Amino acid sequence: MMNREDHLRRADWSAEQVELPPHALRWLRSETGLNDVHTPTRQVTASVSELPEKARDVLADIVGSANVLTADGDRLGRAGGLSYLDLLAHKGSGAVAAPDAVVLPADPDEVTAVLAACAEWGIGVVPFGGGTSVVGGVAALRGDKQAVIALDLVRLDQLVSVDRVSRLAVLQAGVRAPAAEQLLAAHGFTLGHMPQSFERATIGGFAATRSAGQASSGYGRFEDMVEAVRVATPRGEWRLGVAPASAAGPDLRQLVVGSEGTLGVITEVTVRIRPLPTVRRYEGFVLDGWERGVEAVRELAQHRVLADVTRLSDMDETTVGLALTGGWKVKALRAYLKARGVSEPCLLILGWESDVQRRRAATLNTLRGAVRVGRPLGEAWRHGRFAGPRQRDALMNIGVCVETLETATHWSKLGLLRSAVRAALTGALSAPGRKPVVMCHISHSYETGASLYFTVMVPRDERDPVGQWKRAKQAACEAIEKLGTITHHHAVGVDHSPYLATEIGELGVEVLAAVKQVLDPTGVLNPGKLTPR
Ligand SMILES: Cc1cc2nc3c(=O)[nH]c(=O)nc-3n(C[C@H](O)[C@H](O)[C@H](O)COP(=O)(O)OP(=O)(O)OC[C@H]3O[C@@H](n4cnc5c(N)ncnc54)[C@H](O)[C@@H]3O)c2cc1C
Repeated sequence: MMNREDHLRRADWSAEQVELPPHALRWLRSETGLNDVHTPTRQVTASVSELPEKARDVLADIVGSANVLTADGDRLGRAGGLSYLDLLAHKGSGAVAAPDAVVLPADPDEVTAVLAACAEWGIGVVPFGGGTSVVGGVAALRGDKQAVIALDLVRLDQLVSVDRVSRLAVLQAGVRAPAAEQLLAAHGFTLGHMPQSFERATIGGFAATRSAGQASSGYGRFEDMVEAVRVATPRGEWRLGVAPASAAGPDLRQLVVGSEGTLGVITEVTVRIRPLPTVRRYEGFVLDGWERGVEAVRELAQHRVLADVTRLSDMDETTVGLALTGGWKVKALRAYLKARGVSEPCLLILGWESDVQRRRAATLNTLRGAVRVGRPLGEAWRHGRFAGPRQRDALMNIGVCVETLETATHWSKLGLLRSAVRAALTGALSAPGRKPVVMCHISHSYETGASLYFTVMVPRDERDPVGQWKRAKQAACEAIEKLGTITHHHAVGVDHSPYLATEIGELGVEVLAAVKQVLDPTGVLNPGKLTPR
């Protein structure tokens, strides 16, 4: 479990240092050309706070002076998110933009009052949940404002109410996912939202970014869990959502969900909750080749028998996973798969959390061509499912450029999209002595298509670590732009904003700008995010 101090970690995910086992290091060296060069870390400093003294006093009157922080450590602790480039910047490579102050409101009314004050003073406001954005969503950009504050919602940490009959719970925006699960478990419920950022991300952040958890096939994406929202805007409070379904015009809740702090600050979310699972079952299967794997998952999706967790790794991701695990069990598994005639193993993890017996039978009746490799693999995945960010810390510490990106498209274009992104990333990152490893998996499937999630590892270019990843990311975005969505769940932030107009059209960008003009007429909310202007 992460603690309060971890909330401020910006150069890594966790204080807990994980080291790669020797066999994993050997594998990385031989496959990628990694040698023992490390990017030196240097002390990062915050620029001088530009928050006018009088504005500081006004904010202190609202939240109390102890809750307006201007010390360098507090500001650096909310300077940007947790993408590879953010982590690099906090290690000393790249620029860190710190907010001019951190403001910690205690409740929704204080949030509304802070926004009104910031609108009056022309001060930018970056809503800050867990700060796990990987797309620049919490970058402290000033835009045309003289100063910008990080509005950290950490004190909005209450479970407000539970309606057992309707299976609804009202959670404040700053509740972190593990706390939400604990609070709900005390009432016998779960939210079931388990993104890989689970340990640090918040309810408000999930809603603001249309997050997708690893069990999205069973519990839905976060927007499917949102029944109602309470939103603070510079124009006052806005509440949306009075019934499970409504024909009262377009669903304005969905305008707020995914608005990334540009239209208002979500202070409370009424979420749909489910009974806590009493039985869980996770299992591993192997398909021979990516195309067969995709076909199998598509059939599960179209027959509506997906497991709650349905995650298909391509051969590269499967190979890397086995290589990094090592040991005799992996050797035995490889031998077993060879004996079963599998030449291109693609690991499929299936996990059921409700009505397990019946639903598992339905899934397995439809699953074709899969070799069963047992519960230990499935359970190992479940127990290690939040380990990724710690492994990223370990990899970065030994000089690896390691980052992820994601997209989604229709089944008929999925193969093309995967090939295009792989080619773009491989082309941009290959260099003498540096061979990239590009892995991919499907973890969110729908009747009409699926998401693709890419992980890249390559020895860091010590002379230009920032440019190395920026060029690769741009190449991948350009490949994606023609074939799928620019983001399936990481959101737009700053990084994807140049590609938004291609996806929603110039008219779509204008619609968003018009809505913003109504809700945030002075443009103080999250400057520079979501829309390209
Ligand atoms: C290692 C790692 C793994 C990840 N895995 C996943 C994953 O599996 N699935 C997934 O969906 N995402 C994932 N992400 C991305 C990220 O965790 C999500 O975007 C998450 O929803 C952000 O929540 P947060 O509380 O950290 O929000 P923040 O990072 O604090 O904010 C994200 C955006 O929402 C805005 N915002 C935050 N709170 C509010 C609020 N109350 N009201 C209005 N706006 C607000 C911010 O201004 C910002 O634009 C991952 C990130 C990391 C670093």
